[in-house]
Amino acid sequence: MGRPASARERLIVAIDTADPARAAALADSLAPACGLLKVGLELFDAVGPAAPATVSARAPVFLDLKLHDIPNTVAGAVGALLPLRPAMLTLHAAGGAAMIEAARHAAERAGAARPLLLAVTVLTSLDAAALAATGVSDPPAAQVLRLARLALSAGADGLVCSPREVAALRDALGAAPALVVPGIRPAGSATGDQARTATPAEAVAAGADWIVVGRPVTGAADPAAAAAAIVAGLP
Ligand SMILES: O=c1ccn([C@@H]2O[C@H](COP(=O)(O)O)[C@@H](O)[C@H]2O)c(=O)[nH]1
Repeated sequence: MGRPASARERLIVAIDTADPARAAALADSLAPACGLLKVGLELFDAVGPAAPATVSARAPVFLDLKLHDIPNTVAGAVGALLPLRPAMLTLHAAGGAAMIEAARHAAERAGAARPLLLAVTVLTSLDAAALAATGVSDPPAAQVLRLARLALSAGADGLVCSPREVAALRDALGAAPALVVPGIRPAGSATGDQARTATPAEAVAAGADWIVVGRPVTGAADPAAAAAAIVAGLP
């Protein structure tokens, strides 16, 4: 899929719920206010392939399943997901180059309709201390860049990173990789479990192609109005 052509198209709303009726209601109200709707592990595990099918009737689907397994298994999973026609699909960069190459090879079977393959670098919920506890003593920014180079060399179309790394990735990698950025918090909204955050406007000004927002929209009294307010504030 091409890069967003408007502020509205930059917004991806994460529909994180295990309740299919709530997912359908959110999709109905939010589809006109954003570019894509994100189906993640919570909804997919609860509802299965019906989840992206329900949502894709309303908007293009970002299927955020963060695949991470041996290359043969991930290639099989990508092949099994292609009939759902996601516009974007995630896998963990930490799965390694062979896993990403296998995923890309499998995705190409969809031809021009293949999803953008996005490599998740360092989860936005990890701060430096939490990353160090996994055995990575470099700061998050260094690990993000290392994984970004590996993933792009192996065939990923883009990256999932926090807004804190966007400017450095653009400096190092240029305009080519698609940068999809969660960890977005409008001023005054609760951070929750996110550690590396910035506002929607800061993320886009730094070079994000798409921003991913979940709870600040879906937890609002009027989710469509919350989404519209975010879009209105983008540069
Ligand atoms: O590093 C990552 C990768 C994915 N996510 C996903 O984005 C949304 C964020 O939701 P909020 O409610 O706005 O925190 C969620 O679906 C995550 O699974 C991420 O946050 N960080």
